[in-house]
Amino acid sequence: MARKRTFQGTKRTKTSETINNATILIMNLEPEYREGLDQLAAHYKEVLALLGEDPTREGLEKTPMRVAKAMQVLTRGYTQDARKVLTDALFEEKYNQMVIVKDIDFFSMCEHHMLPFFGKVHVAYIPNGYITGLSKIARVVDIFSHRLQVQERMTQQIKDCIQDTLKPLGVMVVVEAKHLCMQMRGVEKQNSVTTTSDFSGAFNQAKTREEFMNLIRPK
Ligand SMILES: Nc1nc2c(ncn2[C@@H]2O[C@H](COP(=O)(O)OP(=O)(O)OP(=O)(O)O)[C@@H](O)[C@H]2O)c(=O)[nH]1
Ligand SMILES: [Zn+2]
Repeated sequence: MARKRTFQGTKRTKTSETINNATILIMNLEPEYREGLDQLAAHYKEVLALLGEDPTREGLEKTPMRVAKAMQVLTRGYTQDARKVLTDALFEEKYNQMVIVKDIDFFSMCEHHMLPFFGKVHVAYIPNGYITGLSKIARVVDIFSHRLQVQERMTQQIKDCIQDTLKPLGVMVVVEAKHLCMQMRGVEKQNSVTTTSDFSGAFNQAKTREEFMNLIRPK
């Protein structure tokens, strides 16, 4: 039976249990899953068999559904609107110096191998009458990284989203990442880090980019 639930984040339902006269509130942190979950699990069951495993053995019995749920979480960005996250949290403010949110951790999956790539995103923007909540920048990173990606496109999408909604004097995004498809398989290089960047407006000036790069450089 298909589950008609859309993934919007974590579903918090409260139940309570009494142990030694103390009532303990239990938060169920099970996320809500999207349509297609059961079909996805059925396909993963076939994948297990094709890989030479016995999907009916005890340890693997629940694995297809676990993987299906994990994959829906890792691709939840398809159902989330990054632009709305920012437009819902615009605050009028005269501040027009650089705002930097650095070291935003992210995990994504490369669209070629569906293996993780992960690292940090650094974002800077120069407001033009409006600022946004700092957490919203991290939420935008979260939404674009929870899709099948290439690092270059993810970098550009984060930049475009901030540019189109906040309309700042400029925005710059730098992404540093390690790709498991280069570490675990293929060329098997363990220490290479890929850096991508994209910028607009005031960041076309080398000295503005330099100021940002100096501020995000590890001390
Ligand atoms: N530009 C870019 N390339 C990526 C990214 N993630 C993975 N790749 C690369 O995508 C390429 C896919 O190349 P193919 O030759 O089609 O695939 P492949 O035979 O599995 O390549 P190898 O990884 O070299 O074994 C590889 O070079 C990967 O390193 C990314 O985010 N950006
Ligand atoms: Zn890859």
